[in-house]
Amino acid sequence: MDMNAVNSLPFEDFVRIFGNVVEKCPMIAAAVWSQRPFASFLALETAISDFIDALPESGKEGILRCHPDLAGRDLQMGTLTQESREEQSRAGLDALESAERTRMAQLNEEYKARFGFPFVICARMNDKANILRQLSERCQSERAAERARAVEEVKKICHLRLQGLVRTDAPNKL
Ligand SMILES: NC(=O)N[C@H]1NC(=O)NC1=O
Repeated sequence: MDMNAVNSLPFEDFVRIFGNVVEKCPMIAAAVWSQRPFASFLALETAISDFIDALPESGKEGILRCHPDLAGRDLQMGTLTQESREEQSRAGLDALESAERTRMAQLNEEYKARFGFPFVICARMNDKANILRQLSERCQSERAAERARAVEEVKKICHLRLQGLVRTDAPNKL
């Protein structure tokens, strides 16, 4: 769909289509809908990004907590969102060796115990070795810096999900 089509979407359709560009946070799509018409793909992405940035730290942590663990229970149980399933499998997280799975689970728990929110990284921009390395490194971060880092990863995930939904090449009639 191009930006003209995006800008013509009624509220319900907009939230249905864009409700998971930030994992399990349809309220963000609901909030930015009123800012239509968006002049460009970038304007839509910026509206979402600005909304996230304006949240109090507790709201940002809430967004992080909506993310499933990487290679975690939801992947094993088949209860991931479609977007997350595709991202995790593209990074090879659905085909971990048993030792890798154990290590990932241990580090995910260590990270959550330290920060109180799950480790978030844009899986499509990383492979499993890179993800494990960064998970291990980021377990040592300081809390505020880590929260900011994780929110940047949410925005990368959002960017790629938006690109999957909206054509970025077509001019728009605004
Ligand atoms: N925990 C976490 O990073 N989850 C996510 N990352 C990603 O690329 N898709 C997700 O669901």
